[in-house]
This record gives sequence, C-alpha cells and structure tokens, in this order.
Amino acid sequence: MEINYQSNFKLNKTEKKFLRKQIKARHTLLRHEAQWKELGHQALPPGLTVVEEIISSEDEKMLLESINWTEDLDNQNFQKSLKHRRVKHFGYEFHYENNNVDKDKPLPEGLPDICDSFLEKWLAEGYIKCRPDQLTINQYEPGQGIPAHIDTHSAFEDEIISLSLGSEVVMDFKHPDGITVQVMLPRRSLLVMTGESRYLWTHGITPRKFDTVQASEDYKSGIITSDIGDLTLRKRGIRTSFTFRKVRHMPCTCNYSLVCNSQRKETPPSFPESDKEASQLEQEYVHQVYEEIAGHFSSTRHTPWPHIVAFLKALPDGSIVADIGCGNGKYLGINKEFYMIGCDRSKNLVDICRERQFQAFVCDALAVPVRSGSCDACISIAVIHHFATAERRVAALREIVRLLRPGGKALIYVWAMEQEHNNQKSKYLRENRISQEKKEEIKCDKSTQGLLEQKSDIGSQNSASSVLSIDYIQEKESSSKTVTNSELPIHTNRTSFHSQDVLVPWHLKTKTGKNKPVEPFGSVGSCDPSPVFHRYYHVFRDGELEATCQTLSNVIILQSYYDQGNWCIILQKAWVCYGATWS
Ligand SMILES: O=C(O)CCC(=O)C(=O)O
Ligand SMILES: [Fe+2]
Ligand SMILES: [Zn+2]
Repeated sequence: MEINYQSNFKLNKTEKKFLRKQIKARHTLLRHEAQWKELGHQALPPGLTVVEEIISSEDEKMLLESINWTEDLDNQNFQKSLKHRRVKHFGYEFHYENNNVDKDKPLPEGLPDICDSFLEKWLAEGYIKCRPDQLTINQYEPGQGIPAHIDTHSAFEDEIISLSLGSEVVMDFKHPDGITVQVMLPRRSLLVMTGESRYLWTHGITPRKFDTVQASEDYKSGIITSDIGDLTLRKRGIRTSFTFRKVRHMPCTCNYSLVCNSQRKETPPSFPESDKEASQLEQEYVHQVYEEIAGHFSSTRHTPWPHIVAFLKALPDGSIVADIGCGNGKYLGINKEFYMIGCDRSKNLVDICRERQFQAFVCDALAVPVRSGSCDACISIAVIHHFATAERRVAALREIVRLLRPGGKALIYVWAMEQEHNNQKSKYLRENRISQEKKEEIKCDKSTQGLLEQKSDIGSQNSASSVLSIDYIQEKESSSKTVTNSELPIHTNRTSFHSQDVLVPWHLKTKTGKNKPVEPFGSVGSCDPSPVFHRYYHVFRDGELEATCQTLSNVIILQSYYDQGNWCIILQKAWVCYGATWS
C-alpha cells in the first residue's frame, strides 16, 4: 500500500506547540468537566431522596435483632446465601433467575409485624405513598456488594425504599449515558427511589472494604463530591438493609420504555424508519450490547491490523490523532510520539483504555467534543457500520472530517457485505470451515456445546467486527429464518450476508466478562452458559463507502481498498473550500 503522507500544510514549530498546548488544555478541561459532571453535581438523581435519622438507635437494634438468619431451610421465607451477601425475602419470594417475583404465590407470613409501625409512620409523614407488600433483607459484610441493576419494572411499583442499618455505605447510581453519582446512605437513613431514579438509573454497591466519603463533620447523606480536600477513606462495617417494594400486578407504563421490560417489544427490531427509531435501535442493539460485552469483547481484541498500523506509522512523530470508536484502545499506544486520544460510546470500553493509561473519553461519534480542525489524522475502525440510517452514517463521517485539519487524513473501516473478493473468501468465511469441523465434534459430544472458546484476536483480522471461532448450533439463528416486512434478520456467523442490515449474535463468555455480574441480576436466563447478544450492523456494499464519502464536499478520497472482509477508505480534508459547506 503506497500512501503519500507529504502535506503542503505546514505549521511552524511555535504554531504546532501552541496548537498542542491548546488541545491538551481542552482535553484537561473536558476531563475535568466530565469529572465535575460525574461527581461534582450536587443534585441527586431525579426522584431520589435520602431521609436521615428515620429511626432511632433503639429501633435499629431491635430490627437487627429481629432477623433470624439461622431459620431452618424448610421455612418459606428462607435465607439464601448469595455469593455477595445474605438475603431474606418476605411477602413474596424473589427469584434471581428472572429477577422477578411469583405474584400468584405470596408467602403466608407476609411482612414481619415489627415493620408495621414504621411503615405506618412513613406513610403518615409522607415519605412513602403506598404500603409495600414485599421485603428483601440484604446483609453485606465489608467487601461485599450488589451488582448495578434496575429493579425489574414489571415486578414492582414505582416506589422502592431501603432502610440502612448497622453501617453506612456508598451506593452508586448510573445513568445510561454514563454519568455516575455516588450517594452516601448513612446508618438509620431511608433511601426513597421513585420516577427516573427508580426506572432509568441503575443502583448498586461496589464490593470493597473502604468507601471514599466526605470528611466534613457536618456532612451526612447525599452525593460524594469531588472536592479532594474534603475526602477521606472510611472502613465499611456490616450493613443490613430492609428494601420494601410493592409488587406490581399490571404491566408497567413508565416513561422509560427503553429499559422497561413491560413495554419492550417482544418482536425483533425492525429497520428504522426515522432518525429517532434509528437512534433507539443503536441504543439497544449497539450501545447497550457493547456495555454488556465490553470485557469479553476486549479480551478478543489485541492484535492491531497491519494496514491500520501502516497508516498510523507513516504519520510523523508529534501528530495529533483521534481514534473514533477506539474500543479497548488497541491502536492508542501504537506510537508513543503521537498525541493520541480515543473515544467510544461504551463507558466500559473507555474504562479499559484508561486502565491501560490511554487518553480516552466517552462520547457519541456523531458529536465528538473536540475542536474542529485540531487533528492531523483520525481513524475509525468498525464504527460507521453501527449507524442505522444512511444520513447518520454520513453525519458520522462528516464529524470525523470536521476534526481534521486541512490536509489531515482519516482512515475508515467498515464491514463488507461481500465476504468474497477477487475470488477469495475472507477469513471470516474461511473460518467457517474450521467451525464446521468443530460442529462435527460438537455433534459427537453435545456436552461441550456452549463451552467452546471464543476466537482469539489472532485469527480475527479478517473482520473489523465481532466474530466467533465457532458458529454455535442455534436454530434460531438459522439463515433460513423468514424475514417479514422490515424485520431485521439475525445473521449466522461465518456465513455470507443476505441482507445489508442485520443483527449479528455475540455469545458472551461470562467467565472473563469484566463487567459481568456473577450472580443475581445477571442477564435473564442466566442458566444459559453463553448468553447471546445481538448487535446491529449495516454492512457496506462494494462502492458504497466511496459513494457515501463523495457526498462530503470537503474531502478527497486518497485510497479505497478491501481488507479482509472490510471496505476501507483513506480521506484527506481538502485545502480549499469549494462551496458553502466548509466546516
Ligand atoms: O441494599 C440495598 O440498599 C439495596 C438492595 C437492592 O437494591 C435490591 O435488593 O434490589
Ligand atoms: Fe435494587
Ligand atoms: Zn417500566
């Protein structure tokens, strides 16, 4: 591959230094802004309150002493010893396999009588509006926690309250956009979650022995701020929580349909007909999935691809390079002399980049918070094909070009519809042969089904996309599935594409899943050893990427090629403006 990297756009040394300083300052600012947003905002998630000193120390003692953790196991409201904590249920049994309650089988004892007077008082004082009929008691030793989750919408009504006893704890609340708010729940306080904080934000307790808390004497409940001068570490004690909920008997009608299991369509997603639908499709079938599979995905992505390395290596030292959709950051460390920044829509992937000491931040590729014209080069590998309309794909490309300085270059990779090129099958298809052989083995030994290893990255250079070494035998993924109207077909891994807009299955290997909860609140149907997630792709036809780029007025196409199942293009931002669209 011959690429000419000579550019006639020259900044002198001082200008370059100035530009770099500006960019560095901007990035520092952005980082601080993000931190400020994450920690500094004084506001609690909407709908959340913490009522301090809701009960006396005597009542706390009484409640704690009332719990019989050693009750015999024949008892209906028996204790479960979950890996992370001790749990007991009253009113209704809670099933962690499906994160739901058996609504037809209330437990005969109901809620413990000892709770009555407290609930009456809280109702009378207006802290709660409905009388709960289900109680879960959780006991956490220091070092134990509960994975981030949203209590199943269809299982419980809006209001969920949790009484903290014995010891305080910091609870993490996360908005789907990635904002995390840490909330101190003091001992003897009542956490009340309603509305957005109950339906949309996840809550969880990170398993650790110490919490970072506010040092000030007068500080009790609420957000932990980022005021470094006022933070201290506090050792956790044994915390027991009484979580009261009201079982729901009608489907949930909340305003958060994206995360509502009552409102989620049972039918497979269909081809989007509006920008809003496209954005929702991407949210559910791209963003959420990468968040879930981040750890496992990253473990299959370590070998940089030669053509991409060649593009990067040809850039001069000191280049400012952005990797849009950087994943686990496998290109971010390619040349220590570059100023490389990565961004990705997945917070969990960005966290992996940061663990590796790379500069990365969370953002959408349609709105990258980096100044126009500030990059010498951009790469975007296996990203644009996740946008669900032609307009959104153009917008994503336009955003990349906006970042480039005049003369700056961008390398774009998208997955190709054609997995056979110049009479040669891509590795993606060729691996199917191995899969077929493996399948035969599997047929002989069904017990191994689902336990087979996901492919390593060494063999995955064939595709920019997720791939599996083995095409699991799964009837529902069969390509013979009939596709009605605009329903998106589910692609069978390692086979040719029959549609440009598809759902590609990812079989999550749970053991290595960085962010995979181990027990309760795992994916529904956790008995499946290999839960399947589907990611939306628009695979590009021959010439489509070029044609899409030609709609951008301010770029020159330097090169366009096919690389192991992907269409690839190198763009250069034009020097002069030919129209009004100059950015
Ligand atoms: O321990 C707590 O306060 C929360 C427990 C919880 O979120 C749950 O059981 O769903
Ligand atoms: Fe919960
Ligand atoms: Zn709901």
